Amino acid sequence: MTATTPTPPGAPLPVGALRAYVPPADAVPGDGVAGDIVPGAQRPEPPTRQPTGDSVPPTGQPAVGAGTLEVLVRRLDPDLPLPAYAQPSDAGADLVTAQDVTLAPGERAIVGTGLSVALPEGYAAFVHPRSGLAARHGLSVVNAPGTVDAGYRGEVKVILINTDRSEVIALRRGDRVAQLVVQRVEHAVFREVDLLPDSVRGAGGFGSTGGFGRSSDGGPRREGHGVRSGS
Ligand SMILES: O=c1ccn([C@H]2C[C@H](O)[C@@H](COP(=O)(O)OP(=O)(O)OP(=O)(O)O)O2)c(=O)[nH]1
Repeated sequence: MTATTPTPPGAPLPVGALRAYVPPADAVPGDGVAGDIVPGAQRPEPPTRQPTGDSVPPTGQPAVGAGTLEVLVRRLDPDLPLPAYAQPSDAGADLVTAQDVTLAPGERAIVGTGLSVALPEGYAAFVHPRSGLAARHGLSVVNAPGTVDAGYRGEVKVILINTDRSEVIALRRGDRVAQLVVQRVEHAVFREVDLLPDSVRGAGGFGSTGGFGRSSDGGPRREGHGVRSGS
């Protein structure tokens, strides 16, 4: 499925093969792609806020010398960009909303991205929130991360939510609203057994190693053996 031998740029490559990326000599970082939220662009009157501050436009280029994975993409909307990496070593490629959407506090909406993809078998793509929009505006992804299966051929969609308690978020078609992380995934074969092997953690979880803050002796504050479940 994967090739480790570098393939020259432009040469045919089987789906799923890895290729070392070599940028063109005249590549200019930040050459501008639709979907940037332009600082200083006209904003709606408060309390409606339009996300701003995305000063680095995506270059769409992977890291120099890193192995890259070819993923087939169809643009369902020719005016919207392909997923693009804002920085060469980013894990997530930005996705834009295909439509204007206004989210009241607490409201959610499914937006299209104008893209469908064919991931190689053995891979999945995960729709993650963008931290800047989350921190500044409370914009998140309800099912973060959303899972795009290798066999899915429909439009990649993002289930957005405005977690802010008072501000409306107004997004415009082409705004970068989420990021897509493509990862190799294992397909498990679930084998039933009567006993599982021992481990240090055992059944401890849900806070068993402590919560936030420090105890009076400077160590992690312990809050008992995890969160109560059920009765
Ligand atoms: O954020 C997301 C999550 C999912 N999908 C698409 C791709 C994925 O392959 C398909 C199904 O997603 P999932 O398996 O999470 O949905 P489900 O609720 O389990 O539905 P299904 O019964 O169709 O599997 O929907 C997206 O476009 N964006």
